[in-house]
Amino acid sequence: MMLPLPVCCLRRCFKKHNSKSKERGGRDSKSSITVTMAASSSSMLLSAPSQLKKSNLSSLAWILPLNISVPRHQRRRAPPIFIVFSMDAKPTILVAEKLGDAGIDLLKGFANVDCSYNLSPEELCTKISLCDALIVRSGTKVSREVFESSGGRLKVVGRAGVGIDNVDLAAATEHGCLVVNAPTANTVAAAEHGIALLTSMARNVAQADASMKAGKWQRNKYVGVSLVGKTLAVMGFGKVGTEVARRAKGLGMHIIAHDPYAPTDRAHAIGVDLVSFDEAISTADFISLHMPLTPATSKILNDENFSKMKKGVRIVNVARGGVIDEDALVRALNAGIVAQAALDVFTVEPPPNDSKLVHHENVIVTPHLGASTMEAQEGVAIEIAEAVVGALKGELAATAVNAPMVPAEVLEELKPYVTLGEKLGRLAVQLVAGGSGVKSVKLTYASARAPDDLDTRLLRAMITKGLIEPISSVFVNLVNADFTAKQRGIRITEQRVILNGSPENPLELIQVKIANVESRFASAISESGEIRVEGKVKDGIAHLTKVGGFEVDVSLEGNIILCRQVDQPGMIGAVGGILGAENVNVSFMSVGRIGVRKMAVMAIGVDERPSTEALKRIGEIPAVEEFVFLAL
Ligand SMILES: NC(=O)c1ccc[n+]([C@@H]2O[C@H](COP(=O)([O-])OP(=O)(O)OC[C@H]3O[C@@H](n4cnc5c(N)ncnc54)[C@H](O)[C@@H]3O)[C@@H](O)[C@H]2O)c1
Ligand SMILES: O=C(O)[C@H](O)COP(=O)(O)O
Repeated sequence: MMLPLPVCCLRRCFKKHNSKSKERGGRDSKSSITVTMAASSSSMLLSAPSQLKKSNLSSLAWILPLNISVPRHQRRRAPPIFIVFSMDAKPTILVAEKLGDAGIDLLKGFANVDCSYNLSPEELCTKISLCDALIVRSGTKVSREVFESSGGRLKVVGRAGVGIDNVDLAAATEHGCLVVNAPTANTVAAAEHGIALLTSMARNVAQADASMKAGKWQRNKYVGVSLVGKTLAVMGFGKVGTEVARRAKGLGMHIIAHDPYAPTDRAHAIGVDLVSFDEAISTADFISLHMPLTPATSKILNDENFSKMKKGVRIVNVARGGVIDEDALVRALNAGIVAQAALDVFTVEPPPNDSKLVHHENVIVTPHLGASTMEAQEGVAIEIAEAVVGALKGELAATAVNAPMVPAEVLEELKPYVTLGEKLGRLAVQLVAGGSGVKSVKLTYASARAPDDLDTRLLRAMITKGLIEPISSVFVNLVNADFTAKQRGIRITEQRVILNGSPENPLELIQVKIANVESRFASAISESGEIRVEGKVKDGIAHLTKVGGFEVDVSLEGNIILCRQVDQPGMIGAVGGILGAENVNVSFMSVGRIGVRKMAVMAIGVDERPSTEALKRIGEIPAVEEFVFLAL
């Protein structure tokens, strides 16, 4: 039997659970709630939480919002709604725009998939608090409000396509949300559409078709222009631009390109000259736009630039509507500067019904169809589903837009060093005495490899995560590490030390120094006055190899006790005895000393956290001058 219960009761229950989960240190549960609607009304009632298995309740982490989207026709009906919950630990992925079946199947193998299309911005903001990932195409604005409304749960936004101008990347980064796209699967489709628009514009295919369908036979009216021998300026020589250039060459056109960031040799390899912006637009018979929409490219074709073009130029746009000042284009068309335009994209999509551009007789239009082939959509769906699932599993995404992209083989090699970096950061910051603010951190990477061979962004991000997480409640990941450090006023500088020797390993050692702070373990302060820890990777395991001026060697697993004592017999036994009596397992012990029977630092790896009493007794051993317990 299902007992109806007002939403507020369940809310209370969820709230209670949530606070408990926080007490336990749970910051970010992947738990999810699947909601099945049996009927609906504006006064929603839910099945009694008492009926939910206790074991399942422990996975509840999110409060169900009251304003679940309910179809309008159902809202008007009187009967109360009953919602049946099923709970599991799967993440939830919201697919907000149509995605190919192969992608959906892939997602379903890993997560609960909610395909809800045409959501209003408010509905999206409501739903998002129940989702771990969101997949969109170009039709959904993923605004700052979406990230704010997610309450920190949204971990990945997948853009099933190339352009990410509909995603607020700054907000995503600030919220530690990874944005991935599918940058390759629709390249050919977009290039083919560009060529389709180019050829049909030149031969008036769309206008002639409409005229015939209107019962006319106007052979003289639709005389076109030839493409062979004409100059095509490809603006933006990236993936799509390159493919358009290749195809247009096959049509006998002369291709020039403008792209401030494209390598000249790549252009030369396919017989294309890279030229300046002004040269491109002033010498071209046809201009095809293939750059992203950015502040620098916004309205880049404007009155001033139209006035520099050859009279009778023809323009194709399959990039983004916003790169053209549309009012200026209408003026240029009316003035005869631009003879024709073929547009797949618009500043506002869909454009207003009375758009002068859409209705202009010299303009042909398609409703953002560049990526819309069966093949491209299947490819995009798989590409984005794999990227999103991978990201949810914690893998680094090769198509990350707001985080360092690291090729899989490099990542494999860097993995133990990434762990080393994070642990060193975690250790170093715990050595800082309370009250000293961390402001300046210096990272040193010593390697026998050439500087270009080592991408340190990943290492820096993970060291930053290690530095910040123990001293704050902020969730730090690869995405928001730099942002979070900056926000907290921590200046992180990096330096490379080139070592002689074999470049077989990417790194020999990593050093983390925190300047201008006091330490709760004075021996961690180096000769130059900073807290200093150093580590190496040995047989794939991260090791701490130096603390302050003392050489140690302890694997960075579990927890570590650092003791400074006068070097003398029996110290290992004394400390080991106290820990043994508490059933605390010692994984490693290492003593670094400045000289026989002089000062020594002992590093002890322990699997469990010793009791306060045991730590106190270690501190009371007469030869121990200071000690510190560090949780990794
Ligand atoms: N109509 C569609 O359905 C459709 C389909 C796919 C791609 N696109 C759009 O096409 C564009 C290109 O996609 P892509 O996959 O080739 O991207 P890409 O990143 O491979 O290429 C973009 C190129 O533009 C260049 N660029 C950047 N700023 C520039 C500037 N100021 N002037 C000239 N060039 C500049 C970049 O250096 C890069 O080489 C994007 O805007 C994308 O959103 C549209
Ligand atoms: O940037 C893109 O990938 C294209 O504009 C395709 O957008 P769409 O996925 O909305 O078709």
